[in-house]
Amino acid sequence: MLQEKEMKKDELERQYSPSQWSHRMAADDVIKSHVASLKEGTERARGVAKTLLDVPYGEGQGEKMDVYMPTTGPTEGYPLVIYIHGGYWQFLSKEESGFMAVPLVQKGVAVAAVGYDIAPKGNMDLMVSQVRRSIVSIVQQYSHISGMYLCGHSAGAHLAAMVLCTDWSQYSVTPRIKGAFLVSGIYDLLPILSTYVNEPLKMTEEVALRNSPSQLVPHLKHSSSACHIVVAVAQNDSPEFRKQSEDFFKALESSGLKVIFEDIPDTDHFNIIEQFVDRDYHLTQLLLKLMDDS
Ligand SMILES: N[C@@H](CC(=O)c1ccccc1NC=O)C(=O)O
Repeated sequence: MLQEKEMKKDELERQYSPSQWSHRMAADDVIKSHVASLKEGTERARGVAKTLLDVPYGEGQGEKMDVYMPTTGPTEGYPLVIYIHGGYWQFLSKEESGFMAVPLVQKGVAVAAVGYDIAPKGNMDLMVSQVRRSIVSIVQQYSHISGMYLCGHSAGAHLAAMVLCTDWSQYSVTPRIKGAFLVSGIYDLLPILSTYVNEPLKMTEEVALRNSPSQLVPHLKHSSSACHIVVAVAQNDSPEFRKQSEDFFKALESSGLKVIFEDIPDTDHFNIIEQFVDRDYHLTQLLLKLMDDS
């Protein structure tokens, strides 16, 4: 019995180790390459765009965002994409999260890369509260934008989904998010409770439940019924990661939300987001199209 439980934990940990599923590189190499790629893209973005770095959205030291301004188009009435980085709520930061501004600022789109307090400094409730407050602050500071779009990767897709579930009556404004790209996300936190991912997070079952978008679909429907949602997953994400996206997509679709599922061929958990640095990438094009249409 104990052995069976141990086996199950091992398999769960493998399923929730994205680096072990890449067909491109060994596990350690794919993570190193991921961080290098995001950094390089962010440096490029800081070279091409006019930037507002470390803009506070709250009182906390980690409550800051980087804004990348469009290099063409009108000075008012441009769309803004808010990017929420991944890294299992314990790695990465806004410092390597500006890469998607490279193609977008050249198309007249602004990008805000939101920072939040990763574990062990931050816990799940705080991170969710921080990304929600960052959106409120953007609405207050950037009233001249034409529309707000969200994009999150991995743990950042989870946080973006939690933003869509927000009961804004508790806040000073009601943000209208026109579109959301949820890329290789986790929407049900229960399976990770018993894995290494939860070691720095220290979530209890109660915390995992109240922060699982899969449990909050009626809230999402109430707060974000007009939002165009894209649930994207990598062909070479693990079966568990793929199931997380498929199940969440189906739940959103069944509740009548405007949602599409994008299964991206020849990608893994890492390059599915890295490639947003390219103008011709399918998901970059889809994002630009969504901004044109909505
Ligand atoms: N143990 C995880 C590590 C991981 O997910 C990760 C590590 C560093 C930076 C980003 C990561 N994940 C997703 O963005 C893995 O196996 O991929």
